[in-house]
Amino acid sequence: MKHEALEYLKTCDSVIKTLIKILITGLDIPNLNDTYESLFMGSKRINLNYYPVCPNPELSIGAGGHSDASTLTVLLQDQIGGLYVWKQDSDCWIHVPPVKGSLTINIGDAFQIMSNGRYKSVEHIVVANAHENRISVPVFVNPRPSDVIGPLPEVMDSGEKALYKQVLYSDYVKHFLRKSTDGKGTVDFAMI
Ligand SMILES: O=C(O)CCC(=O)C(=O)O
Ligand SMILES: [Fe+2]
Repeated sequence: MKHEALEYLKTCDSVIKTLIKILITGLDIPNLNDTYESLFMGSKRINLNYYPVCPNPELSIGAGGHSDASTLTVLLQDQIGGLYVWKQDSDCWIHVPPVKGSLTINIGDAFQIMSNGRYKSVEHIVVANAHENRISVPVFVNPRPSDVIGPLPEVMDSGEKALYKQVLYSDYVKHFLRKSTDGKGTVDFAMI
């Protein structure tokens, strides 16, 4: 299993790099140099989530409302479904239907902070299923624990006001793990 997980992580790398390259062009960063490659994707974690069948899903939560602490999350889900994302402008949860052969990409808190809020991490929940077990495999793409993250200089060049301060990523994660089912409140930790 360890071998498969590591192989999968390796396979994800080119997808992750392509996504980050595209996303940073929206931040006026023309290319992904080594420093930024390390900052955006210097560490990765793979989780194997198992949600057992639950006879009364309305009485339980698969995963409480949260955003991810990552820059990006690359999520592989099976065919069961149950992941919902919060759509801010219409104030409702939207189901992310499993599509065979596809990956779901979530923006995480670190990207929100580094982009000074231009990209927003997405709040999501997982609802248990009454009939079937569910499996999902997220890959969390993160800065390194020793990285200091904050709004990037290229973003601030436009003269906008910094919404977030510089924080040590490991401090952010520590705070995040203490409060991670608190909806999207975790990102406030880095707010000015
Ligand atoms: O199981 C899912 O679809 C999402 C899992 C998740 O949000 C997480 O592990 O952070
Ligand atoms: Fe998540």
